Amino acid sequence: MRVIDANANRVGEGLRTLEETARFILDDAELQFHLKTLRHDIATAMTKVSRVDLLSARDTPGDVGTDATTSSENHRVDLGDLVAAAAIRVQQALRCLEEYGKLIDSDFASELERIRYRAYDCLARIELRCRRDLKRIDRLRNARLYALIDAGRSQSDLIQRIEELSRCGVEIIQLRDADIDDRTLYERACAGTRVARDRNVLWIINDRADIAAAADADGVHVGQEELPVAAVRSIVGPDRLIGLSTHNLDQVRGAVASAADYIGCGPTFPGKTKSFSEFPGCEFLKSVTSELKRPGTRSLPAFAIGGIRSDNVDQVAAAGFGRVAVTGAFAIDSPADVVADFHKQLNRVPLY
Ligand SMILES: Cc1ncc(COP(=O)(O)OP(=O)(O)O)c(N)n1
Ligand SMILES: Cc1ncsc1CCOP(=O)(O)O
Ligand SMILES: [Mg+2]
Repeated sequence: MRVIDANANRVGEGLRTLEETARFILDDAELQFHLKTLRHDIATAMTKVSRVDLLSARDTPGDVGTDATTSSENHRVDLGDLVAAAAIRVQQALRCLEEYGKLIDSDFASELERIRYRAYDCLARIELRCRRDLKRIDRLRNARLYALIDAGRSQSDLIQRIEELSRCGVEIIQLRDADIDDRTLYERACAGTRVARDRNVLWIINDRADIAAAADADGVHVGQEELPVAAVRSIVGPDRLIGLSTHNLDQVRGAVASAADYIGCGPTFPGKTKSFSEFPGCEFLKSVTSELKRPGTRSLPAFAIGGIRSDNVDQVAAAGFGRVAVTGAFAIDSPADVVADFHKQLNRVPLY
């Protein structure tokens, strides 16, 4: 009974900790609902064990384990660590309840086993969410493939596109659409945030720091004629990513000195998505590579952009770029084929 009592408390406390994370930090009503349902189902299962017996068996002053706190139990480095500790506690407590429950009532043990399996999925989801939220910069640094997409004909159209691209291996997706009203853009941005998070792809909003912040996107991309990076930072906060377009070395140096997290470099080749009168091209990419490799320069992930396709990406890789941002390439061939072609060339270039 003491084991059952301790582990029933442990699982309830752990789940409550996770619920608060889903509710107040992640603002995720669905995840909070799942965690709450688990907690209630455990409470219902616990009615098979007499509460009076449990409370009578409780002997906190006589518990030889209350002093056995390790120093790591009093220290959490970040939210991901905190959530992982709570999730592990929940999982272990459920197993203890199930095993010791077998000595009391086999139906109780079976019910706990079912709950434990349901919990696995939910616990993995919340832990991954928290680890991801804290590691945007790491995910950005490891990304090679960045797709720019419009808002689609409908919300479900947009969601399907994000799912397809992420399934094929695209790591960053930007919502770039100047042809829709703000309300629709905001709604599509919010829908994108949800699905991108689920699919572990970074979700960036073009031009609009306000919408990126309001829709809780991973970041915003701005050009040289839009809000300066410092002003964007004041809107989107310290954790969201900021990308800045660059077309010459002065602008690259400006980006290095700014609070930007990555740069887009181009246009490299002519394409159908946007027309330009000048193309800095691969010569510019080469000079960016040298600039960013200069000792003492802040390392800034750089994505080549503009008309990049399967049949010219080798020139981008030869200029020292292992990262590309594209629109048109994904409209021509199947995304899976494009990703495979791009990877073949880009993987030759080590990421910095
Ligand atoms: C990754 C990336 N690089 C460059 C751009 C171009 O931004 P900008 O120069 O502001 O032009 P518009 O996209 O706003 O037309 C980009 N969007 N993304
Ligand atoms: C937005 C933008 N900025 C520079 S090139 C470009 C368009 C990228 O699309 P594509 O890959 O089809 O040239
Ligand atoms: Mg812009």
